[in-house]
Amino acid sequence: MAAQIVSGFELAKEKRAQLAKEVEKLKQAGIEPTLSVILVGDHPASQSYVKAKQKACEEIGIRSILLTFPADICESFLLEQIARLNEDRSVHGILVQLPLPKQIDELHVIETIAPEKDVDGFHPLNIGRMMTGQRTFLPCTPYGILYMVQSLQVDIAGKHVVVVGRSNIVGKPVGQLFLREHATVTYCHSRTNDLAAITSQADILIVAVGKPKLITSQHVKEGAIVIDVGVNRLENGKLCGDVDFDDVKEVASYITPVPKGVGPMTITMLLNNTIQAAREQHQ
Ligand SMILES: NC(=O)C1=CN([C@@H]2O[C@H](COP(=O)(O)OP(=O)(O)OC[C@H]3O[C@@H](n4cnc5c(N)ncnc54)[C@H](OP(=O)(O)O)[C@@H]3O)[C@@H](O)[C@H]2O)C=CC1
Ligand SMILES: Nc1nc(=O)c2c([nH]1)NC[C@@H]1CN(c3ccc(C(=O)N[C@@H](CCC(=O)O)C(=O)O)cc3)C=[N+]21
Repeated sequence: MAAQIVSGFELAKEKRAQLAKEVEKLKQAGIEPTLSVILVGDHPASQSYVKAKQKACEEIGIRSILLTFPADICESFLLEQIARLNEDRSVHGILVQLPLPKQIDELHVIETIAPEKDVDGFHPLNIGRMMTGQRTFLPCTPYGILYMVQSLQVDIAGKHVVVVGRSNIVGKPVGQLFLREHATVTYCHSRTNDLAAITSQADILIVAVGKPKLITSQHVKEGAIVIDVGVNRLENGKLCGDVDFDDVKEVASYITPVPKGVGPMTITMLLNNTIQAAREQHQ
């Protein structure tokens, strides 16, 4: 039986309708949730992600402010801009689009964002809070993935979750989020020996690598849930995930598509976190 397709696009639409109501309530209380996005350089993919984020904000009534800087700015200039936004009481969320040009240390930048405005959930304090189960901003992509899996009404506790990829923005935190939900978590990465032997043990397989069609039916257990985080632009201009969709859909029980899978949920959770930030800053 072919897998059911989990539409991040549809789930995102439902969740955003609910978030729009929350924005309305905040506005009635005199609070206009505001996100400030910083884009350094003119990388086309980053520009298009930032545009998508701004459009999503607009659609549900969040104010978004875009600050763009040339690729050759120095780190101290960027840190000053962030410090200014930290002080600005009309700004609730700050997002610095990654990756940054090589003269700028990403960790310095992330550590400069006030933790209460860190709607990406990348600040080490917020990561620590996530790992110790405290209230915080959950990183948007991992949070979106958890939301998608929870929408399937499956019991995560005790399931074997295999994460392929260990980046700070997706792989590492998504494993931690599923651990919090009592899954048994295994991480794989570029040094993993015999990837297929491990991924084929997964009840829930999460792939965040950035290599088109890395995962085939050979890597997947019959009936597994497969979450494809990869967004790869092919030479023909089409987007493609890290999972060979047509092949894997024949063995999986559920599978997320690319596009319209994890991507729209990432943006939705950014909206969610910005509203949370606005609410908490006015408590
Ligand atoms: N849909 C969404 O919302 C988002 C999508 N993305 C997409 O997800 C993908 C991953 O992004 P990101 O985590 O930032 O990427 P990174 O490049 O930071 O990390 C990639 C990870 O994959 C591992 N890896 C590389 N090659 C292999 C291999 N052959 N087998 C197993 N593991 C391998 C690397 O291992 P090692 O650590 O050993 O180098 C690394 O941990 C990209 O396509 C990106 O565009 C990213 C963010 C959000
Ligand atoms: N500080 C920071 N925060 C991020 O959250 C962040 C980042 N930097 N840097 C880059 C990655 C990537 N990322 C995506 C978000 C949405 C889609 C998305 O919506 N994709 C659409 C397709 C978009 C298209 O057509 O290009 C989809 O999958 O349907 C993809 C990727 C967030 N990231």
